[in-house]
This record gives sequence, C-alpha cells and structure tokens, in this order.
Amino acid sequence: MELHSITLRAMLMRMRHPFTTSLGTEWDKYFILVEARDKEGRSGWGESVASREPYYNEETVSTNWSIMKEFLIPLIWAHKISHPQEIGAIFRHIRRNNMAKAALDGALWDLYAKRQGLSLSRLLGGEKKEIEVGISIGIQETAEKMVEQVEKYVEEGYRRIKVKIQPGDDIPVVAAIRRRFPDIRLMVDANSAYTLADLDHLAQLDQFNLMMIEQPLAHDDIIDHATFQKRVKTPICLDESIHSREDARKAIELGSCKIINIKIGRVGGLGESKAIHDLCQEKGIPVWCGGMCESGIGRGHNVAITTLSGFTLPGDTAASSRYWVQDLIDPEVMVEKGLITVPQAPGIGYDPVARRIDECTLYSEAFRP
Ligand SMILES: O=C(O)CCC(=O)C1=CC=C[C@@H](O)C1C(=O)O
Ligand SMILES: [Mg+2]
Repeated sequence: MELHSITLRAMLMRMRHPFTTSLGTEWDKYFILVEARDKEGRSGWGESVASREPYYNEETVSTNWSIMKEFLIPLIWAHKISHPQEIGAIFRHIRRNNMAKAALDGALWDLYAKRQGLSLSRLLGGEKKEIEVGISIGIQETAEKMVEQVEKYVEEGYRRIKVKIQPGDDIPVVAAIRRRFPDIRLMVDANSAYTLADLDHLAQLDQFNLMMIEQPLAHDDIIDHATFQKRVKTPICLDESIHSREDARKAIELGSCKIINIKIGRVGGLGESKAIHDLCQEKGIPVWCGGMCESGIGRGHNVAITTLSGFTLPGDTAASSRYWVQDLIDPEVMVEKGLITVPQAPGIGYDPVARRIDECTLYSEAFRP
C-alpha cells in the first residue's frame, strides 16, 4: 500500500444529551479523526476514542496527537505495509497508547478494504449481514428518570439495555427498572466504581437476573474480579482491564470474567480485536463490541468487527442519532428493531461527508512520507 499522506484532525461535535458515568459527565465530543490517503486518491478513515481527559484510561486527545506524530506515523513511513494485519507488529515496541494505534490502524484497514473493493466486514472474515445492538444509558438524576429512559429505548427496539451505576445509584435503580420490565435483557456497567469492600452490597445484584455486571472493580485489576466472580452467579464482564489478547488469556485462566467487552480502541486495533475474539471463541467466552460514544467513522468500524461470529451478544453501537444531530457519515448508522444492516460497500461502507467534517474540525495537520 503506497501512501500519499496521513492527516490528523482535532474534532469537536456537540452531543445531543450529556452522558454521565461514574467517571464524570461528557457534554461534547473532542476527538481525533485520521485520514490515510493512497497515491490513487482513495481515503481510509479512523477515529481515536481517547477523550479530552485521562479518566477512562490514561490516553487523551493531546497525548494521542503527539504519539501519532512523533512515533506511530514515522513507523508507518519506515515500513512497507502490504496488509493492515502487519500494523500490530510494527507498533508493538511502542508500549500501550492503544487508542492512538487503533486510530491509525483503523484508517489503514478501511483504506486497504477500499483498495481491494471489499467491505471491511468481509475483509475481517465477518459473516453476519445484520447485527443485533443494545444501548448504554448514563446515570440519571433519579430512578424514575432512568426507568423513563429505559422505556424509550425498549420502545425503539434495542436488544439489550445497559445502565451505568455507581455507589448511591445502583440497587434501587436496577430494582425500579426490573419492576417495570421484568424480562428485558438488562446489564449494568460500573466503570470501576467499587472495591472488594463492596462485595456484599454488589452481590445483591444477583436477584435481578442481569446478563452481566461490567467492570465493577479497579480498571487495572483481574485478581479481585476473580474473587468477586466466585461470589456471584451473574457473569462478570471485563472492559477497562483488557488491553490485549494476553490480558484476556490471563483473565479467562483466572476466572475473572465470563464475558469480554471488546473495544477496538482500548486493545490497539482491529488485528488485536480479532485475536481476542478468536481466543474467546476457542475458550467459550462470549464477546460483544463496546462503544466510546463514537462518531460515524468509529461506529462503522464497530459494525464491521461485530459481524465476526463470536460476537454473540448485542453491543453498544447504537444509532448515529443517539448522540448526534448530524453525524459525519452518509448514510448514518440506523437501527431498526435493534438491528443494523451491515453495509456492503467497500471499506466501512459509510461515506464521510466532507462539509460536515470541515464544520467540526478545530485544527488539522498533514504528514507525508
Ligand atoms: O454508547 C456508547 O458508545 C457506549 C457508551 C459507554 O458505555 C462508554 C463510553 C465511554 C466510556 C465508558 O464510560 C463507556 C463504557 O464503559 O463502556
Ligand atoms: Mg464499560
């Protein structure tokens, strides 16, 4: 693949509604968009899911920008890349910075798929023509407001509901949802808001027949999660703790979880996502695709990876309209009765809209080999 340039854009998109988790509230979306262009003028697109602040993990928009500029983009220029599957190895000696790596990796996979005339889904080996999706609902001021939100998304047809919890906003909220909806597929995500001292309290969640409890304990833990998993019958799902296939292998061996949330950004790209998927499939661990409130570009990548057969649980890739008045892509990601029809056009299959991208660009920088 002979590249002409890589352009980074710092983007700002206003969110329809603020999104609150135990980590804080997001009011708008500040992120990096990557465009990799080949000599024939085709473009591949990727998105970094690092945020303004290092709360979800240690990465931010500014650390991603400098890691890409100083280290990752020069590594791309220094290698002849014939298939994007090679990128993982090219970046390997740069520790972590997975969201920066994944953004460049994603742009190169999209570009490669377009050059081959293949959808990204097919290139990755995905088979599904449609994917089942759920939604992630942020913490609300009251349990009643949470029930209203759940009602809205159940009516829209989402295939499972995930609600954010934190100490003080947990058991009564879940109880209120269950009273109103005894049978929906329901799960909770704590974003590491609890410790081992909360185990008795958290064990009360077992009475609600939840699909899973996502990342209840520390972001860097797999030991205490194993202790907790022994204590509860509800499956534990790891998100923040899993950065690689190796992390997944160790967590599975220890019994730290029964389900894994795969986020392409958190694990450093599509190659590593696929490796975790393959391992989990071999070990009988169901996986699903997490979300980071992505624009349409990141959503497109999420849709493509979800078509792999081991993604047996609905993910967090909701419709574009869940966060955006107007997305960056055409057509937007649409969800009907909880299903997304997988686009068959080359690459991610959703076209970036140049005017919309320009409107949201704060600043940009182009790099040439
Ligand atoms: O709608 C989405 O994209 C999923 C939103 C979501 O749940 C999350 C977004 C960003 C950071 C985290 O709090 C998080 C998650 O933990 O899964
Ligand atoms: Mg999570």
